[in-house]
Amino acid sequence: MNDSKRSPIQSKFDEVAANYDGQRKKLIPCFDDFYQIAASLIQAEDSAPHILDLGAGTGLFSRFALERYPDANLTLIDLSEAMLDVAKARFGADHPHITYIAGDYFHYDYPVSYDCIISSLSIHHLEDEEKEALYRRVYQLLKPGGIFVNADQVLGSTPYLDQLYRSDWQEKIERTDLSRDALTAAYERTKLDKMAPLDQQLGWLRKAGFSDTDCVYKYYNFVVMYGRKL
Ligand SMILES: C[S@@+](CC[C@H](N)C(=O)[O-])C[C@H]1O[C@@H](n2cnc3c(N)ncnc32)[C@H](O)[C@@H]1O
Repeated sequence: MNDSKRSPIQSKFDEVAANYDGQRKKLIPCFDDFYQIAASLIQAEDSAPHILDLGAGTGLFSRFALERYPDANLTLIDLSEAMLDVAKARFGADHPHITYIAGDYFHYDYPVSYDCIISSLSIHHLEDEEKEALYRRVYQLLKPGGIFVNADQVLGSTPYLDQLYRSDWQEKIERTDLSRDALTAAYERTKLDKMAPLDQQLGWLRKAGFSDTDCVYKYYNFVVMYGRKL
């Protein structure tokens, strides 16, 4: 796509797509627990549930979902075609049960409803009003009994805590063998972050109608939020 038509988020993730997977364990100090606990919350009665991954990128979270439900009908939506190309290489572009959508999940007109809607490290790119509206939309898109798992980064609830979280992350990633260029690009990407506090987001989930909302996992500002539609 013509550069002038790409949003800053799309451009940044198009740029990093080829190296994205190799860097994730180094950029997310709690990588294994974060994704594994988030994935353990994906539960459906149907052995072939319909699962929607919002901001799926290269399919990291989707991979965990497929491990739990190998027959799942999975839909991956992302702004960045380059990120989705990595997902296509991972799962197969012609996989009979996987649909790839290059588009904006906030505005997309979804034709079906889902048993599980999942998202990892993406919703913090939305403005706060959009996050709240998206939670309402997710609730509407879920079937009764459906679940929402949002593994994401949040803003510290005070400036002191937020700074503590940021400096911990920076210290840890500076100790990895990531190149200076990769670190600089990661710091640049954080300029696109619009994180909101955890309590506020749990409140938005409850207001949207979700039951049993909780933060099931937390490591500094990496959290796994959960809610159920009764
Ligand atoms: C940090 S990556 C996370 C990718 C993947 N979920 C993971 O856990 O590795 C954030 C992804 O969200 C996508 N994204 C951000 N806002 C989006 C939107 N409004 N619609 C679709 N994708 C979006 C970006 O293009 C990017 O691929």
